[in-house]
Amino acid sequence: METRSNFQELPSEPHGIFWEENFITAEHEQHLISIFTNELEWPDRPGRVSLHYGYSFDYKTFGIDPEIPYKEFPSWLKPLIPTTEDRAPDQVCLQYYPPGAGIPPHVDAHKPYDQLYALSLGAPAMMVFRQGDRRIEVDLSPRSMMKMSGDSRLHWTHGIRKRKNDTLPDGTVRPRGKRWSITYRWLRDGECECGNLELCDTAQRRNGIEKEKRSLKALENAALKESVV
Ligand SMILES: O=C(O)CCC(=O)C(=O)O
Ligand SMILES: [Fe+2]
Repeated sequence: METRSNFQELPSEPHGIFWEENFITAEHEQHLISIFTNELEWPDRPGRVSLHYGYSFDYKTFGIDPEIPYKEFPSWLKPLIPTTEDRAPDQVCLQYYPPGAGIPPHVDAHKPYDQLYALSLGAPAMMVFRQGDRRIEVDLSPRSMMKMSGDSRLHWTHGIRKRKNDTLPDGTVRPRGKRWSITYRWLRDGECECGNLELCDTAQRRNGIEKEKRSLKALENAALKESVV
């Protein structure tokens, strides 16, 4: 696979956001938008809608849906696959955000996936990264490719507010328009070891198991005492 990398880490927190401006040309973007609007069949419902390629995302388990067969990448998608990882992504999701739509603050599940990339197309939107009371806004400019890794991926949530306008740092009020994003996910090798009990599904599961073990131990001890008495 040919590699090309113009990714630069953003100087601000959260750490681990790598950015490539103009991942594709404006003409290429227009061509894609015309495919998205004229050739693809979208779920018929208001708000944000998604189409999946490769393995499908399971919104119940936040992992790969074992029931849905692997879907080959369509020809328009192939040139948009990041070449900076050692293999192609396992799961790709195309999302359409009608003007004003958003995505609630979340952290993409740690258990199934490792790094995450997102290509923005169409109108810009502000993404908000949160950690505790801290909020950092990152402007998702069209044609930019973002890689979320490290802290930004594991220890901060991200989301896009559901609203008709974004207010830029200089006070400009920018109306939201139609936006598409393509997110790319790679299955994780082994387990996530970040240990973040608030945001990591693996750490939470382990903690649950430990708690269960602890209560089993307590029961065993109680039983032992009873049998001694
Ligand atoms: O639309 C985007 O740029 C990001 C979407 C997102 O956070 C997700 O699909 O997990
Ligand atoms: Fe996400």
